[in-house]
Amino acid sequence: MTSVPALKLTGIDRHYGEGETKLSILTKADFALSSGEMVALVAPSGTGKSTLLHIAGLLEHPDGGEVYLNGTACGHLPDERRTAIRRTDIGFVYQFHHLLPEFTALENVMMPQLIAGLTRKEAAERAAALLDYMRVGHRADHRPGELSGGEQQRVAIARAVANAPLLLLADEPTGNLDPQTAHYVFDALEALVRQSGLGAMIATHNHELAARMDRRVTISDGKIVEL
Ligand SMILES: Nc1ncnc2c1ncn2[C@@H]1O[C@H](COP(=O)(O)OP(=O)(O)OP(=O)(O)O)[C@@H](O)[C@H]1O
Repeated sequence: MTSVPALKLTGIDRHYGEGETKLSILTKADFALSSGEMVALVAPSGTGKSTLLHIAGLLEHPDGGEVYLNGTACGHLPDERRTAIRRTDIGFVYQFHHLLPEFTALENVMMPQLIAGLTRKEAAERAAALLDYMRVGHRADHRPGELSGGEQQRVAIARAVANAPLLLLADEPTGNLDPQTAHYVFDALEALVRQSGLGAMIATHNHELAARMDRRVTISDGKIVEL
């Protein structure tokens, strides 16, 4: 029996502008990501990595093609359904953490769970466990401004997986960190992905980190191709 991919993209088209100014980013692009798999997205600046992650994460509509999450076609679902799927099934990590500055690390990780309907007690317990797992539990009561860059990113990763998503999408998650801290943060990220079995697509310019993932893909002539 073949398992359903966590993420499947078929025939994705995406362009900006029209006529002479038309810029084609993705052209009939296909891609599949299994649960438990980590794929590095390595492509030069401006080739469409963020665009691809936004489409996969249901933040942006493609001009053509379909996005399947765990076998469900998401392209034509109403916006509120897409938002609900994004909240529960997809975790995002960005280059800059986007943590809420007025809340503690623990509260930041609780937030998506409270929005998803968990009680404060349930959310606090899971948030504490995730922060421990990311080796930043001792900083749970501190606000983002009191944490180092590496600690902030580890909190952001804990927040991204707070609702146990099936897909983790990361855009340069270590791009703002020095090489040693980048490896340390990536160690924790990798352990989390392996332990939880979610599928992860991680855009990175860091070739050492890309080499640690299961596969490496790039964007070439609008297609997603294996490296
Ligand atoms: N809303 C938009 N309107 C017009 N062009 C856009 C828009 N968004 C992105 N682009 C263009 O599409 C191309 C791909 O952008 P994208 O941000 O996906 O690239 P990227 O590979 O993530 O780049 P980087 O590594 O620098 O973040 C770029 O040339 C960008 O200028």
